[in-house]
Amino acid sequence: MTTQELVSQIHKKKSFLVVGLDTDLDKIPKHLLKEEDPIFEFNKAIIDATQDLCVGYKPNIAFYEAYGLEGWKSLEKTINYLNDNYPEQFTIADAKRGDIGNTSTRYAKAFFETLNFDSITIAPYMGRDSVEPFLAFEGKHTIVLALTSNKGAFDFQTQKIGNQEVYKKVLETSKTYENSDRLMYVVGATKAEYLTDIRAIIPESFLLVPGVGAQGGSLEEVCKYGMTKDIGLLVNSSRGIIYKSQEEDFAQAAREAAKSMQEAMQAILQTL
Ligand SMILES: O=C(O)c1cc(=O)[nH]c(=O)n1[C@@H]1O[C@H](COP(=O)(O)O)[C@@H](O)[C@H]1O
Repeated sequence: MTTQELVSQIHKKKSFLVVGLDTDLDKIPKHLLKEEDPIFEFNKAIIDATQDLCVGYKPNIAFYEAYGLEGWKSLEKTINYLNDNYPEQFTIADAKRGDIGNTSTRYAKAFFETLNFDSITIAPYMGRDSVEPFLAFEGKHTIVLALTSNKGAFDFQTQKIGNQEVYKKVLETSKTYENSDRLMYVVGATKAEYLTDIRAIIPESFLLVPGVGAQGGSLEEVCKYGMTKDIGLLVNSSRGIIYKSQEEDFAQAAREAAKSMQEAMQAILQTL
């Protein structure tokens, strides 16, 4: 999917919501556990109930890997279901990969070709030759961790190399990578006060912003400091949407949670 197609979807749906599919067998409704593939059945119901309110889905790969081969099958069925039924959805493999060049190329092949995701999250710690193999894939997007939502972000990301913080160095250096127009960045909603500085370095790039809802980040703050003329934001919520109910009405409850986020986004978009 091109960035322009993503921007069109945002305007059409009046939403820049991404629903996180962090699907955990201990948290999904008990009645689904008797299904042959409870994870897929849960995801399918959540997707069908929310797809008109969001522009993307982000399965976090850990939640699938945790169940071994069965989990990978559920992941594959989920991405195929999205691509077959809702091809306008922007799909994010939240895998946080990155390795020496030839290994990164295999990760890229796994998520961009074999599973056919539109994008993947990447840890930039290993530098240029670990990120550029992902950027070589035309029509795909590589989402680099810049300033994450967790407390540990202060261990390294906000520390200085010389007189520049590491997260700023990541933003500036990655702009020099080949095919850097295929980059997006992760900035946690809990770090909204850093967005002005971030936008000074990357004025146009799309940001994936997790951390609203369960982690306490504010949608309004993120939009105030992070929005661009093409919106430039994908705001993710996982637990705050998918686990609103553990009963038979779980999909409807997820829809209501997604609807209230979409309405808040629509209200913000109307003020532009
Ligand atoms: O890359 C991510 O998506 C990510 C980066 C970050 O800084 N913080 C963060 O929470 N995430 C992911 O975003 C999701 C947040 O989930 P909730 O807190 O349940 O909305 C999880 O899948 C996290 O792994």
